[in-house]
Amino acid sequence: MKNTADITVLGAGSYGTALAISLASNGHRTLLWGHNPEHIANLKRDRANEAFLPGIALPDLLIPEADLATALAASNNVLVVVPSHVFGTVLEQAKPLLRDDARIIWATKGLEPETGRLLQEVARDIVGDKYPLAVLSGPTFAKELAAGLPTAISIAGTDVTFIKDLVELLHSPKRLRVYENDDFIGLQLGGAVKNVIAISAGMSDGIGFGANARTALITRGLVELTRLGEAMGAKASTFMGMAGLGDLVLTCTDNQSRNRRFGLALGKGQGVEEAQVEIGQVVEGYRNTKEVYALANRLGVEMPITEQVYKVLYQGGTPHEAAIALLGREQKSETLAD
Ligand SMILES: NC(=O)C1=CN([C@@H]2O[C@H](COP(=O)(O)OP(=O)(O)OC[C@H]3O[C@@H](n4cnc5c(N)ncnc54)[C@H](OP(=O)(O)O)[C@@H]3O)[C@@H](O)[C@H]2O)C=CC1
Ligand SMILES: O=C(CO)COP(=O)(O)O
Repeated sequence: MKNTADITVLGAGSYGTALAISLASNGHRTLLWGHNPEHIANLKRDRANEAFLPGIALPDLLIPEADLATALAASNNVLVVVPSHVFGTVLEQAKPLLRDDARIIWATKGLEPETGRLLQEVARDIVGDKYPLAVLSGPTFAKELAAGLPTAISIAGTDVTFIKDLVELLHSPKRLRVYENDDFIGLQLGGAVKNVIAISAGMSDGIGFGANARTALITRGLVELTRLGEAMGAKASTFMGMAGLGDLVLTCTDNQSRNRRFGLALGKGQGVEEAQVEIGQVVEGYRNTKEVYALANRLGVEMPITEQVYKVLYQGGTPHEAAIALLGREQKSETLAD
C-alpha cells in the first residue's frame, strides 16, 4: 500500500481520533499514529476506536499506524493531539523522523509542565525555526466532532500558506467551520486557561450552587483569561471568540467536559485522585492549574478563580472554602482593569 497521506495525526485518544475521522470524512487520506501497538491493532481490527469513541466507525481513508517513522514519512502535515504533559516528549521522538518539508500543528490544550511555557516555545525549542507551526483551538468535544455534528473552531500560526492549507483540509461546509485567526498566543492560552475555569464551574455545580454562580464563574473567568492574555501579548478580542468565550461556555456548562466532571466530583466531596481515575481520560486542568497559577504570579496578573482552584487541587483547600473566599473578596467595579 502507498505510504503517502494528506496529513498525519499523532495521538490516537479521543480528540486525535475525532480529528482524523473529520479529516478522512473530508476525503483526505489521514494516518493516525498511536504509541500503543495493541490499541492501533484494535483500531485496525474494529475500524473504530472503541476505547475512546465507542460506536463511531473509522472512514476508509483513515489509516491507523503504530510506527512513528512510517507515519511521519507519509505526510509533511503533522497534527499533534497528545496531552500537554507529553507534548515535548512526542516532539522529541518525532524530530529525527520529520520530513524536510514538515509543518506542525497541534490541538493540544495546555502549557508545558513545570515551566508553564506556551507550546509554541516548546515546539521551537525542540524542532528549531525551520518548520511552520500552528494551533487549533476552540469549543470542540471529540465525540460530537467524530459524529459529524456541526462544530466551529479557530486556527492560528506562523505561516499563512500553512494556515490556508489546513483550513482546506479541515473545513467542511456540512460539519466543520474553521476560522482563521492571527493571534497564535491567544489561541494557545485560551485552550489552557478554560480547563481551569471549567474545573471551578464543575466544583460550583458539585457543591449544589446554581446557574447564577456558574455564569459568574464563566464571566469572571473570561476576565482572568483576558488579563493574562494581554500580559502575554495576546489580543483581548481573541478571547471573545472560539478559543475564549466559546470554549469557556462549552466546557463550563456541558458534562462531556472532563475538566468540568472533575470539578463536579470534587464539589461533591471526592478526592483529586479518585476523581481522575473515575474519568479515565486526560484532565488537562489538573496539571495546568499549577502552570497557569505560576504564570499569573510571575507576570503579576490577578487570577482569583485560578488561585482558588489551585488551593483546592494542591494545598488541601475545599471547594466550599474556595467559594467563600471568592464571594468574600472586596467589592469592585466590573472592568478589566479591576
Ligand atoms: N477530547 C476532546 O474533546 C478535546 C481534547 N482536546 C485536547 O486534546 C489533547 C488530547 O486529549 P484527548 O485526546 O482528549 O485525550 P485522551 O485522554 O482521550 O487521549 C490521550 C491519548 O494520548 C496518548 N498518549 C499518552 N501519552 C502518550 C505518549 N507519550 N505518546 C503518544 N501518545 C500518548 C494516550 O495513549 P494511552 O491511552 O496509551 O495513554 C491516548 O491515546 C488534550 O490537550 C486535550 O485538552 C482539545 C479539544 C477537544
Ligand atoms: O477542550 C475541550 C472542548 O473544547 C474538551 O474539554 P475537556 O478536556 O474538559 O473534556
